[in-house]
Formats: sequence, C-alpha cells, structure tokens
Amino acid sequence: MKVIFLDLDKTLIGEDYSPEPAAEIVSFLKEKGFKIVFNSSKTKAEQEYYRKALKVSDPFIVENGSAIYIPKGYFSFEFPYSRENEGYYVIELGTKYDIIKKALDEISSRFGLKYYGNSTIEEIIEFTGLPKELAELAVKREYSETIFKWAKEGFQKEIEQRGLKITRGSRFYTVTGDTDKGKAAKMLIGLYSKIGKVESYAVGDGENDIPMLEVVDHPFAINLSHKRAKNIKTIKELMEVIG
Ligand SMILES: O=C(O)[C@@H](COP(=O)(O)O)O[C@H]1O[C@H](CO)[C@@H](O)[C@H](O)[C@H]1O
Repeated sequence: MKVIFLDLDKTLIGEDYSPEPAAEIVSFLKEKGFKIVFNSSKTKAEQEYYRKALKVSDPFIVENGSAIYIPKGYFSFEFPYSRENEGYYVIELGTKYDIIKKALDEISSRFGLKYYGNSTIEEIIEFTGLPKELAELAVKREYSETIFKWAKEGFQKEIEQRGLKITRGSRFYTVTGDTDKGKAAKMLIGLYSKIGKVESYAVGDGENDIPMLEVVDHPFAINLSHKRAKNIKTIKELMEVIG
C-alpha cells in the first residue's frame, strides 16, 4: 500500500490558495493508487474545503500534527481515539486551543504579537492573503495559533517556557503543544500497517515539514534542504519521479 503525506501551503496549494491547479497531481496520485493524506498547519475546516474541492477522502492531519481525523468506517479494525466529531474519529496529539491562546494573550502586548485570536478578519486577510471565505475557516482553530507579526524578538523563548512548541511553517510561526507533523504521520502509518505493508512518501517545503520527511520511506523537499529528501522544484515533478 502506498501512502503519501502532503503539506498544503506552497506544496500542494500555490500562492493564491486556489485548489484547481492541484487537481492534476491529485488525479495522478489517485490513479497510481496512493492514499492521499493532507498534513498541514491548516485547520479541520480549511482542510475539509480542499478535500471536497479535490475529492480526497483519506484521513488528514490538522494544525501541525495536533490531531488526526479519520473518517468513520475507513479502517475496519478498532483503534484508540480521543473523541468523535461528525463523521470522524479524532486522535488528539496536541494541546487545546484555549491553553495556547491564553499563553499568547499573556505575552502579546510585551512582544507586539498578532495572531488569529487577537486579529480582525480584515487584518487576517491582509496578513495571509487568504480570500475571506478561507480566512473564516482558518479562524476555526482547535489546537494551534499562527503568529503573523511581532514587534520585538524573544517571544519564542517565552512560548517554550510555557511548555509549548513554536515552529516555522511556509509563511508564519505556528504554536502548538508537544507534537509535530512527523509524530502524527508515524501514528497513521502504524494504523495503515495493520492492513498491509506500507510504502510511505511525503512532500513538504517548510521547517515544520522536516519531522514528516524523517518518518517516511520516500521524502521529497521543495526549496528546502534535507539530508535524505529528494529535491524537486514543484509538486508536479512527482509525476516524472514516481511516474
Ligand atoms: O504556518 C504557515 O505558514 C501556514 C502554512 O502551513 P503549512 O505549510 O500548510 O503547514 O499556515 C498558517 O497560515 C495559513 C495561511 O497562510 C492558514 O491557512 C493556516 O491555517 C495557518 O496555520
């Protein structure tokens, strides 16, 4: 069985956040029989938008490794999960949003931090370039915050002192609990392994993708140097490399 973990921003999805250009590579991967697992800092709500647009129905990993959403009935065996949500079993690896927001609220004025929880929708659109419809989905955070702007350095250490993790994504900093995209990918590979032998792949472009590249058999990196990963310029190059 072949499973591919895909980062979204600047990997599967381009600068303008539109899903259409990704349709070709998604069809290619489906034809090749890949299970397609989105593994992004994006929220469940944002990822559901792309899943629907690209007709992808495999499990997905949200908010930088914070939770794995597994459609009910996807695996025929039982596995431990943290909660049920609509049609999904959710395995939680991260920390709840309230705790993360509270920690940031404590230091935001000292460092001039701007993140989803203290920004208006107009500011979010300006910082991210997201269209309004997607900005409204990005606000629905469950396990992480995104730091768009800061006035003073030193906030990273303060965040870590509060027991949280801060990592660089393709554009911004993400604050989470003690998790990453690699931990979540590894756990999902473990579940797939109960069905048969897994050949795992991953593609990413940011520092927060490195842990994910480290746990797969075939890592691919876009504009990112990684000792084991094969460098590609765009995700479409996968069609030549694994064609
Ligand atoms: O942290 C980031 O740089 C981006 C991209 O994260 P990924 O490369 O998809 O893990 O994620 C944040 O910003 C996006 C908008 O640019 C939002 O859509 C995400 O919800 C947010 O986590």
